[in-house]
Amino acid sequence: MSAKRIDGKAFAADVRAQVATHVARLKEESGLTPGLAVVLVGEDPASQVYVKNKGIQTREVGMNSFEHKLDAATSEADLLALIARLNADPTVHGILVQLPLPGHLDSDLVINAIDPAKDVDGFHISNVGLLGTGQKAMVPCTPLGCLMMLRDHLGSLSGLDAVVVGRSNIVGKPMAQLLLAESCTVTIAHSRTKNLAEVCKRADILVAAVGRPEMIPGDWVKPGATVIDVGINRIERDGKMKLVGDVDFASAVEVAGAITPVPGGVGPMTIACLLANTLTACCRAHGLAEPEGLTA
Ligand SMILES: Nc1nc2c(c(=O)[nH]1)N[C@@H](CN(C=O)c1ccc(C(=O)N[C@@H](CCC(=O)O)C(=O)O)cc1)CN2
Repeated sequence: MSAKRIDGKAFAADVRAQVATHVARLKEESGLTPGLAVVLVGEDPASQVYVKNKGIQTREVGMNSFEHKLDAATSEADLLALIARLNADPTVHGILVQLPLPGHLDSDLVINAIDPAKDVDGFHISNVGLLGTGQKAMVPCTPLGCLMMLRDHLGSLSGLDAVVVGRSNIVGKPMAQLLLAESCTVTIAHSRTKNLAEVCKRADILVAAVGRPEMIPGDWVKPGATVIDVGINRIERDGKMKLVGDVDFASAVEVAGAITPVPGGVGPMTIACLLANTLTACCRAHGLAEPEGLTA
């Protein structure tokens, strides 16, 4: 039987609607408007689209959007000076530096210059440590979106076998931490894992975040498993550009119990969770109760 498609577009719209409701209440009850600053360095076409969409969606939920578009040749000192200004600005509750940065800039240095309380990407080393030790952290947006979809589909994740294919700091590692915190038995696999097919096949939850187009075929999927495909790969097929995931959807959909498509699965949740994190950061900054259901 064909798997249930987990509709990330609809799920993300619901998360944004919840955020908008909380923002309206914050304004009315506390006179506060959450503010998100997004910094883009250079002209990477995909990043330009993501940043534009972040601005649009931020305004749509009633938050303030501050966009900083810097020349590709911007020096590290100038970028760090901008981050210092945003850190000190009380109207800015969330700061995000769009990745990837141009090669002359040290991403780790730049990210670690952001005030951890405003690090709505959850990439700052303090947030990484807090998440890893089970403390209150800002959680990276894409893994948070995956977790929300998994909880919605499965209810409790406790005791399930989860395999995360991919070990990036942005998705693979934080995803594994979140699944561990849900009491899953977690394996982090990657392109060099021996017997990768066998490892994947024992997963009740299979998260693919390896960045290789359609690398995981249906016969690596356990029947009935929940498959979360984080891959966003542009490939040429039949003379046309096409977006595909890390999972071969056509074969996996026949085996899995539920699966996220690409596009329209995990991707839209990334920006929705960014808005949720900005709201959370604003509430924390003002000692207010955090929005329920929008955090890890
Ligand atoms: N500072 C950050 N940089 C980057 C992040 C991030 O979380 N923080 N993630 C990605 C890019 N990204 C957001 O920034 C992002 C990627 C994909 C989508 C999305 O909605 N994808 C759609 C397809 C869109 C398309 O056609 O290209 C989908 O999967 O359905 C949103 C945001 C790297 N950089």
